[in-house]
Amino acid sequence: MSELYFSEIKEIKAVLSKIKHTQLFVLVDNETEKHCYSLLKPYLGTHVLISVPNGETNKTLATCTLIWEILTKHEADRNALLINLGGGVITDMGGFCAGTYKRGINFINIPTTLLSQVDASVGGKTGVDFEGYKNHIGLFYEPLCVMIDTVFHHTLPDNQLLSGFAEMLKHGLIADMDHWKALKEAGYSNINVELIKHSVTIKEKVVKADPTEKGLRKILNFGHTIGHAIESYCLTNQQELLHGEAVAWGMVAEAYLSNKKGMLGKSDQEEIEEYIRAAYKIPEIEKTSYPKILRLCKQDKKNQSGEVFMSLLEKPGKATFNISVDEVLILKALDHTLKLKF
Ligand SMILES: NC(=O)c1ccc[n+]([C@@H]2O[C@H](COP(=O)([O-])OP(=O)(O)OC[C@H]3O[C@@H](n4cnc5c(N)ncnc54)[C@H](O)[C@@H]3O)[C@@H](O)[C@H]2O)c1
Ligand SMILES: O=C(O)C(=O)C[C@@H](O)[C@H](O)[C@H](O)COP(=O)(O)O
Ligand SMILES: [Zn+2]
Repeated sequence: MSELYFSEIKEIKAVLSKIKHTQLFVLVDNETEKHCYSLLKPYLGTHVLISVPNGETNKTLATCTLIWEILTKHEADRNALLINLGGGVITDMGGFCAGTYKRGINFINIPTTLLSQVDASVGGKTGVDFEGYKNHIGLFYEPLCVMIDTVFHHTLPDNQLLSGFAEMLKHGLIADMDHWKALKEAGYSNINVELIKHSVTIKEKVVKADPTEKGLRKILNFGHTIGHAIESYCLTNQQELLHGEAVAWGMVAEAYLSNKKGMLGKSDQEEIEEYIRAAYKIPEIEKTSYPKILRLCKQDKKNQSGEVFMSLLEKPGKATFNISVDEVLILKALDHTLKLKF
């Protein structure tokens, strides 16, 4: 597992002095270059800045090519070190580029969104989207360390905080009922370092038990079979829906399925649903889009032999995985979630 530092960004100087490296590269997107790079730069020595366009639509092999080209142009060797300074798009894509360049160079994650601090920067899932499918090409490749500093929240828009908050709610729902309750009480605008640490600890514990998602790690994917499908669909439709927002609606759908499968009690399902409905804006999806959404669900990485397998809830604070869900039930869950008539 990577080393985790909950500290001020200036600590990077001490961290770098302990890591042997020949060259230093810093990956940003245009937004983190604008808002975050100046907070880090004073503590770095000589380095090369790699700046790529921001957003999920740029989490692609084409952007990786730009990154690999700059590493190559600067003759980066295997002891070069990459710092990923950004949200989940940058930590996922930068980690993937690091893992594949000359078969692997070291990297450090400095997550700058709430979502990347509590989830994306930790646990070694790296990758990019491909042909409209989320994280379709990727590697398990761990950063040397992750440095978490909430100073970056000051420039984060509200919808980005809400997006990260959804993954925190997920951590509570799958593994810790008290965390779920504490988050509901706090609300997304009162997230503090303790709550962030708690979420990261939940994720870390699961990843440590099953780093390459052979079994238990699948619980971290609760809300994602339908969430990723909705996210990918909205990307094709130019409808802005952030990853965490899509996961929130995925959790509503999958909580419904957990109940239909005879696991999650009705009142618990309703409590989850009411909370999310009050906090997140609902995506606009027509019934005519269902075939596309089903096709997206069928590409989920947890599936086996053409069957859709989901991670569902037994109760708030306890999840299970490898539950087969048929098409009819998925369609009912979509109707229920999007409030359409079947
Ligand atoms: N690897 C994993 O385990 C994992 C877990 C969860 C999500 N993800 C992935 O993470 C991605 C979503 O990450 P995200 O929500 O961080 O999105 P993101 O990386 O697109 O960042 C959101 C936006 O905020 C900007 N930004 C970043 N930090 C900022 C700051 N401090 N101030 C102002 N603007 C800032 C970015 O430039 C971007 O425009 C998705 O691709 C998702 O699939 C991966
Ligand atoms: O770390 C994990 O494992 C997760 O599933 C965390 C998710 O929040 C994250 O969105 C992840 O990138 C999804 O992975 P994928 O395998 O479904 O692409
Ligand atoms: Zn996620």
